[in-house]
Amino acid sequence: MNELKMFGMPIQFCEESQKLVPANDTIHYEDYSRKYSKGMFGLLADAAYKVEDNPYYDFYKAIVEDNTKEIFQSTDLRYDSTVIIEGTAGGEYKKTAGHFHMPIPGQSISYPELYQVIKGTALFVMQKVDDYRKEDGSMQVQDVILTKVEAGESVVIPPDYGHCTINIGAETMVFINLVSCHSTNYYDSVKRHAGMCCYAFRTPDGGFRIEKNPRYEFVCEPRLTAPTDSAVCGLEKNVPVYRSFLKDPQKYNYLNDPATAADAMFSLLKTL
Ligand SMILES: O=P(O)(O)OC[C@H]1O[C@](O)(CO)[C@@H](O)[C@@H]1O
Repeated sequence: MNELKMFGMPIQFCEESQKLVPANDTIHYEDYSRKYSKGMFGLLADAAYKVEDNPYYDFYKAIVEDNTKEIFQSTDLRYDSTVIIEGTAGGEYKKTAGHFHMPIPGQSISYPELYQVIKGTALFVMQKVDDYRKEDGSMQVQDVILTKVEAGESVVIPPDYGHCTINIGAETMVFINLVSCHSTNYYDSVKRHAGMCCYAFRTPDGGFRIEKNPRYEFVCEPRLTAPTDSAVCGLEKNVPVYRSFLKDPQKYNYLNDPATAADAMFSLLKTL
């Protein structure tokens, strides 16, 4: 068992089962599910990939300790974790399905989302398109950001950016997210385009190579950004987001009311 220090609560990772194991019975989650390659058909670069039972990722929804439940309820935020199993399918690194967030009721923008990598190495793909609910024709990519994130580092997905997370390391990767309980996901357009606008393939030396998804129309090139600390967004390298949140829950109000931190969120996304 490996202690996951960045989790912020006593949770271990079991290499054998590839599962999260709470160290005591005060820790609970609302739901658990595992996705296999079959559930990723139609989202992979290799449309001919037919293995159905390659494990992709586990999702643990709304993880709380008994004594933090009320804080989460009073802030309308949720703390989840995703575990992406190491490996590839058709040479493409394993990833989450990818989605956009629906607009906040009464506003024209959607909820942002904060992620922190707990173990391993992730590549976050964030894409802004002309119309993410387009039902015909290609979505036009107006901005696409690729951010490599190591354990202890964090990123914020800004409002209106579709996103997915890719495990580009040689080990199973664990990350957490903090997100508004009111945020709902929209998948249809990503499915219609066979995934997000960029795929990441493993190279012979264990690195990664990006390929643009030809189903999208690009008016920009993918750009790279690096994770950055932010006092406004509550990001501090090697400090568990969970601990920072418990210390000052109000700081994360921007996840429900993004206009209050728009400048800070976008200043994190400076091209390298
Ligand atoms: O719904 P998808 O695209 O499979 O992705 C799952 C991801 O979405 C979240 O559930 C929350 O937005 C993440 O925790 C998780 O990584």
